[in-house]
Amino acid sequence: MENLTKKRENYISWDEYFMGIAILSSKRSKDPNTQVGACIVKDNKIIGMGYNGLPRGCSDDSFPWDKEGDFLNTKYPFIVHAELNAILNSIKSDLKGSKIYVGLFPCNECAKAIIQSGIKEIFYLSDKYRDSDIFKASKLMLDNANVTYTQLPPMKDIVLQIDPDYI
Ligand SMILES: O=c1[nH]c(=O)n([C@H]2C[C@H](O)[C@@H](COP(=O)(O)O)O2)cc1CO
Ligand SMILES: [Zn+2]
Repeated sequence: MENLTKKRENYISWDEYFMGIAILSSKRSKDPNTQVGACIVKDNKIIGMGYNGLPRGCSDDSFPWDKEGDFLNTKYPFIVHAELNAILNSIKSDLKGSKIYVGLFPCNECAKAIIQSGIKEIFYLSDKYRDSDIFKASKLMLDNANVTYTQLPPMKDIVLQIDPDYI
């Protein structure tokens, strides 16, 4: 029988909590190939969230989602990356000393925005584009600017499922 007199022990860690929220945010993304979410945290409080998508007011149905073809016929010139959205949407203007949780290692443009906004720690899950020069440039800048980056384990057992008894 369940012991209701003692503290629960199988609660999720802060890292799992914030990364879980980043991944939940990524579920809003319309990108058919890669969905990225980001969550900015200061003093264990969430101060910004974002996912990869078109700029506000640009219709998800009017722009291309293709990966290949003429540049203007692909998604790449149009998408705002999750990290930049989280920075731009943050509720505090001062992000100095904060952390960012993000599903995918930040690209060079996001690394610039992270550094300039004062974020000091990055936690990420996937580094699937590590061999590309964009990510090598990103790491060069982050290392120089003393922004740390740490890969978190995949958190395979966290499933969002609402127990029918809960309602
Ligand atoms: O740092 C990032 N943050 C971010 O939100 N993205 C987004 C842009 C695209 O919508 C998608 C990458 O698409 P793809 O893997 O098909 O190239 O992820 C991509 C990166 C890394 O390039
Ligand atoms: Zn980026």
